[in-house]
Amino acid sequence: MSAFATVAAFDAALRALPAPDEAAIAAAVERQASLTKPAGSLGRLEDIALFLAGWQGKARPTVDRARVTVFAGNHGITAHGVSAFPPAVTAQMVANFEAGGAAINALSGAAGLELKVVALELDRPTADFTVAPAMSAAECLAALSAGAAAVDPALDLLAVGEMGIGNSTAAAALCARSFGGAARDWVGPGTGVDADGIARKIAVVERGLSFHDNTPHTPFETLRRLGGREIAAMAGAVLQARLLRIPVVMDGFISGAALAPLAAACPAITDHCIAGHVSLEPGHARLLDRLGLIPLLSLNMRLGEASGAAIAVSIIRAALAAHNNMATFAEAGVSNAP
Ligand SMILES: Cc1cc2ncn([C@H]3O[C@H](COP(=O)(O)O)[C@@H](O)[C@H]3O)c2cc1C
Ligand SMILES: O=C(O)c1cccnc1
Repeated sequence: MSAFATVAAFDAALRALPAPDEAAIAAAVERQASLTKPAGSLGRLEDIALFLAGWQGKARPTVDRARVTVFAGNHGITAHGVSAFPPAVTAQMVANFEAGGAAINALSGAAGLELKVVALELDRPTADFTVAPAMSAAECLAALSAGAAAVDPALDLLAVGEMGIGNSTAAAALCARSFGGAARDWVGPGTGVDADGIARKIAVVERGLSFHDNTPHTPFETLRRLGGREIAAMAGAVLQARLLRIPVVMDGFISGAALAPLAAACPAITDHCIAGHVSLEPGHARLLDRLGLIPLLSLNMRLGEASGAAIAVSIIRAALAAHNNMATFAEAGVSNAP
């Protein structure tokens, strides 16, 4: 049984987003107040501990069963010369992930994360969205469900990312349709196209937006018309994690864009999400603002693969180490502020 077998099931999930556990947050706030430090002195590390307490439903949250999942897919719009690299690189990089040689292998290892790679029909690129919907309804539901199926209910944290040559163009189109603005506001260099490449990307996004404009601007229709399999899978994984109250760490521009169509209709979809970093892709900062997310890190990265999300997990581990392992004023015999 796939999680999102019908559009109605997907829409119903979006309308039934669970809230965090307020009692667990209150207990975590109480613990924070008792720890041997001036109140608030650990800044966002304190916020992270409370955030995880709420979604995990425990005053002392954990990151023992954390996983990074990278979804991969191919894009028909690569025929328009929108990437600096050929589409064959998607499958080649999946092989590299499996062989352990990619940046995400090194970075997930450094962050103590299990890595799972989900390749979605790489030999069947999506359709060219300037002349057709990228995916049929069945294809989009299959990708959403593959994302949901990749979420192990036993996880205490999920980091998501992607690999898909051409997907920064699809991401720009999703953002423009979901949040408005011109194509040029959302298009950037991706893998590093030159000025002519940027102009081609803008033209492709503009043609896609106008071709699909006169169709329902629902989360599902936007995802299937302008998205990609790996993008829909990220959306399905984040939605499924929410239903399971598993907190999620997002990566860069493309992972964020996967949530844009959902957030345009249901802004609360990002409540269980942490933005791991802000990437150099120019649309990402604007997108995070629209998603209501403040990035944890800003490292001038522009890779994807969940690389920024993986690094952010080390900060999250530090936040929980402080929250769970520090002594209280009473335990340490330290005088609290009167
Ligand atoms: C070797 C290599 C490894 C990557 N890992 C992530 N991406 C990133 O680049 C792609 C998006 O950029 P564009 O839209 O310009 O194609 C995605 O696959 C993204 O994950 C990579 C790209 C390359 C070439
Ligand atoms: O922001 C990202 O994640 C990104 C930027 C450029 C290329 N690939 C991914």
